[in-house]
Amino acid sequence: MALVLGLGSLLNHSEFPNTSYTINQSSDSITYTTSRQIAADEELCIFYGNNLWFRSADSTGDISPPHFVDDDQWGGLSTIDVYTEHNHIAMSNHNPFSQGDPSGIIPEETLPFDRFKPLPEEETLESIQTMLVWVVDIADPRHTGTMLKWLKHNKLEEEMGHLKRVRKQGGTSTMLLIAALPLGTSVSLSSDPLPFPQLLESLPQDLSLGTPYTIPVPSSVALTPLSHQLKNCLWPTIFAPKRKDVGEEWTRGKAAWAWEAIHYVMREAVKIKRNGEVPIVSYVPSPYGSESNSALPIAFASHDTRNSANHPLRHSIMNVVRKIADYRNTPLSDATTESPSDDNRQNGSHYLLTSLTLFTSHEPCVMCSMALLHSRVKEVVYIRAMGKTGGCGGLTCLPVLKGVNHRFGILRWKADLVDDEDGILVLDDDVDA
Ligand SMILES: C[S@@+](CC[C@H](N)C(=O)[O-])C[C@H]1O[C@@H](n2cnc3c(N)ncnc32)[C@H](O)[C@@H]1O
Repeated sequence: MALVLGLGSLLNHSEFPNTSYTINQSSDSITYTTSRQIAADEELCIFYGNNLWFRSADSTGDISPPHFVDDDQWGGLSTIDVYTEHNHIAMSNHNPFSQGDPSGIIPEETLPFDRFKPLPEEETLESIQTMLVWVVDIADPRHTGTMLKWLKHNKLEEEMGHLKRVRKQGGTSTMLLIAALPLGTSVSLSSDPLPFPQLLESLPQDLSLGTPYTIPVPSSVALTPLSHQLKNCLWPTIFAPKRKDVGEEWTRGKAAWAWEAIHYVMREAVKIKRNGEVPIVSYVPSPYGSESNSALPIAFASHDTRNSANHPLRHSIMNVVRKIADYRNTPLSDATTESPSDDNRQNGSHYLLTSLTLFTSHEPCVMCSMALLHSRVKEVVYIRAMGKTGGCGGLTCLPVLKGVNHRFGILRWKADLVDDEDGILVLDDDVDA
């Protein structure tokens, strides 16, 4: 740890700092630079970070304040205890979804958002998921019926319903028998040979069948014509295109939760615009309806700080992902600080937003959309589209690009459901959110 002495130690913290700093390792010095015009008598403030050990005088009422240790004998230099209290934004009266049965499913057309529909997955041969199965060649096609009876007798005929039972190729019929590995298990070339299933010892002897062998076959139905064609190269697969517009069903309760989240984002945007920031806000609450909230016990919000931090990459999404990672990274006690078994901290997975919904005022830019892909976020709900800079359908759509290894839902809040008469969220076209 380095402690700044001299004048540097006088700089207080602010959520909206007017001074940034850079550390120069070679000269062991810190350079402070004001990031805007400073009025006479105005106090210079820097941003200390997200894990404060005191209650900040200019706090914007963050909904996830850390828990403060009263007296730790370290003069305020202790680590911060993880705050586990649940936080909820109070439900407001005019929330149109707050009345009625919270578990009722909302019809697609009355949802408060439009879904951006990404292409179905699995459009390349490499992205097709496979499973290993036992098959057997049937030399004489007239024996196929007998083999089907054998399957039925062994109660196997209903397994692997996404595949055709028999493949005819170059005069040979091959029959699918039984899965060779539990679903989701992958085999590598170095794996030991698979044990021959006992059941296959009882195959009819008099049909001059070949010896059963294993092959990889698609592990799910084909959703698109292209994927059908590709999957059929491995094994004849059932074609079952998903109905268009199919997305996760939303309940009234979840819509009410999202409505509050969006309006929280709106209110924060108003506040930070007043403070001279670009009014872009992102907010990640605990997942709706989850009892344990183990994915995220409390809510986090951040705003854009490119002006105050004088740093072009301090976008609200980068800030909120970082805030969540910092929170999870806060050691619970000295014992965990050095625990080598804390794999998450070691491998840096604290930034993961798996199963979480991110609400944001503006369509995320390409950089932030990529960060969200990395973070494995479940879905993103935004208010204003950014046609020229957005990475979720505006300029491009990162989650549908070929080769990306995660998809997330993209939901655009309906414009008539947010009150932005003052144009708080209006940004220049070329601003990247
Ligand atoms: C490096 S010192 C800053 C100078 C200090 N205020 C002084 O007068 O010596 C850090 C301490 O200042 C206080 N502090 C800094 N920023 C603050 C803020 N925004 N709100 C309340 N206290 C703050 C906290 O007590 C913190 O431990």
